[in-house]
Amino acid sequence: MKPFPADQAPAPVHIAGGAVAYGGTRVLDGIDLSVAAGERVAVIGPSGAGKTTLFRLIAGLARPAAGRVQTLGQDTARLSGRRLARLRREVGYLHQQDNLIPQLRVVHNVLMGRLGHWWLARALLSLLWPQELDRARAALARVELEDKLWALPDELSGGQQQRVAVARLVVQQPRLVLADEPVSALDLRLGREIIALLCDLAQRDGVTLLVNLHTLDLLQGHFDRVVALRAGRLFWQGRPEELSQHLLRELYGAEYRALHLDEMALPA
Ligand SMILES: Nc1ncnc2c1ncn2[C@@H]1O[C@H](COP(=O)(O)OP(=O)(O)OP(=O)(O)O)[C@@H](O)[C@H]1O
Repeated sequence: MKPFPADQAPAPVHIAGGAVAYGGTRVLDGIDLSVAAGERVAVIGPSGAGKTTLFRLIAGLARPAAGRVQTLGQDTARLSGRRLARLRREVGYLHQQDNLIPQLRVVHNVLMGRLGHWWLARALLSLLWPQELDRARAALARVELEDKLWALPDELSGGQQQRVAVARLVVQQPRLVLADEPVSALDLRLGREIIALLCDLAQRDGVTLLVNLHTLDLLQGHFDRVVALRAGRLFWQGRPEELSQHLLRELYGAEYRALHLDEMALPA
């Protein structure tokens, strides 16, 4: 891997020849990818292309079968114990749904983002007397849900639940956020809202953001770069406005029509 110049901070994500294998089969291979600090990147591609696996590789949840992966300057293959825990604290992960613990009120779910910053005793105490309540309130205000502090997740809509999960990211203060299909369970309007919220937070707080997106209508206007995966390989990368119908047809193959990608207003 090329060393970084001494006066330059390492890229938050730097993968050289990265591969991941399950049961001897490589589901990601030959991935070369660098993401700059503060960059907002959308990862697209057909089902099974390896998008989630790429996020797991970056988060240190999947070990590279080949190549090297540096996340926030750390070589993930060499991390264990405390250093791995520190990396996990600095990487925020947002899933498609079920981000919240149903038995815990919104305030506790939001404060889960502080767990990596607290000693165990304080974390346990917080379940009885929420610690750093003002921080939780401020984060909920940023997602316009300050009135839901004491609600249970079941009392919220799907979109509101995702906003609470974003508030948890706000209190976590990660340097890198990996959002894996964060809007796939939502309708287009709510999806747009969550993507705008994530990108706005990333921009204001200088956080690097990678979003795995199925809804390509949400690409324009939010992301600096699109990275396209197909069959475990990096197929294409460029700016959102460089996408074309031809490219999407090649990328998605049989899924192209099923996903109504032919209806997107893009150059041929
Ligand atoms: N734990 C696992 N064990 C074995 N194979 C796996 C495992 N996780 C993923 N795979 C396989 O790896 C490939 C990539 O999966 P991945 O979930 O990364 O794709 P994806 O692009 O995120 O797909 P989708 O858009 O459908 O979520 C798929 O062929 C999948 O079946």
